[in-house]
Amino acid sequence: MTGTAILSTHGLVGGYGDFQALFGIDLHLLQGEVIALIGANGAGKSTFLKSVFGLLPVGRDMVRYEGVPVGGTPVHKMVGRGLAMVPEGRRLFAGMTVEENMRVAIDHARLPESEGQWTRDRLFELFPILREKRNQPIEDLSGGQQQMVAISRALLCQPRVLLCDELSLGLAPRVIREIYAVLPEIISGGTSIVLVEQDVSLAREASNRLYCMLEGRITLTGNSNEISRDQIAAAYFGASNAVA
Ligand SMILES: Nc1ncnc2c1ncn2[C@@H]1O[C@H](COP(=O)(O)OP(=O)(O)OP(=O)(O)O)[C@@H](O)[C@H]1O
Repeated sequence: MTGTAILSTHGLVGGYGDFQALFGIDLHLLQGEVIALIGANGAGKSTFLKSVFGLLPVGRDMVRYEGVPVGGTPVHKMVGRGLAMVPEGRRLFAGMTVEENMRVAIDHARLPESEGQWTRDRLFELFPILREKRNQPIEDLSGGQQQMVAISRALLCQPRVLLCDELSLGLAPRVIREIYAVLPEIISGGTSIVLVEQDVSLAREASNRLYCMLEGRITLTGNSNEISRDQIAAAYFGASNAVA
C-alpha cells in the first residue's frame, strides 16, 4: 500500500446476532481516494459499511481511522472523528423540510457549519434544486432530489470519509449521472469516499480502486481501470460461474 490510509479494516468479522455475514475483511481507503465495493445482493456490502460506522458491533482493532483502532465506537463519536454515511434507502426524516433535515446534521457535525468545508449555501450551489425546495417537506421531493438531501445531510457533518450505500438505487440513469457528477467536487473538498454500488460500470468509472465481495469475503481488489470484466465476473459470481 502506498500513501496514507485514512480508514482501514483488519480481519473484520461481523453480522447479526448468531448470523455471521462478514468473514475477515481487509480493506483500506487512502486519503483522497474513491473506492467502490461491489457484489451481488446479500454479499455483505451494507453490513460492512454498518460495521465500520458503528451501527453493528465489531472488535476494536478491526477498524482503524488514521491508524487508531476505533471498531465498535458509537455512531455519534464516529461522526465526531470524521465519518458520515449516506445510508441505503436514504433514511431522511419524514415530516420535516429539506432544510430541517440538513439542520439535524449541522447540530451533530464534527465542526460548526461556519468552520467546515460544507455549508448549506455551498450545497445549494452543488444541488440548485434543493435551494428551490428548501422549505418543502421531504415527501414532496423526487427520489433523486431526496438522494441529494441525503448526500447534503452527510456532507454537513463535515466528514473526512464518506460512506455511500447504493446512491443509484431506484433512480433513473439521468439522475444517477447528475448525482455521480458531484463526487469529484466532494473529493476535491478533502473527503475520501467508500461507494457501495450494484452497477459495476458505474462503480468502475467513479472509483480509483475496486473491491468485489462474495458471501462475506473479498474476492477481488485492484485498480478500477486495470481490472477486466472477466475478472469481475469471476469474483462477483464465484470462479466456477465466471463468464468466459
Ligand atoms: N438486519 C439483518 N438481520 C439479519 N440478517 C441480515 C440483516 N441485514 C442483512 N442480513 C443478512 O446479511 C447478509 C449480508 O447482507 P447485506 O445487506 O450486507 O448485503 P449487501 O451486499 O449489502 O446486499 P444488498 O445489495 O441486497 O443490500 C445477507 O445474508 C443478509 O440476508
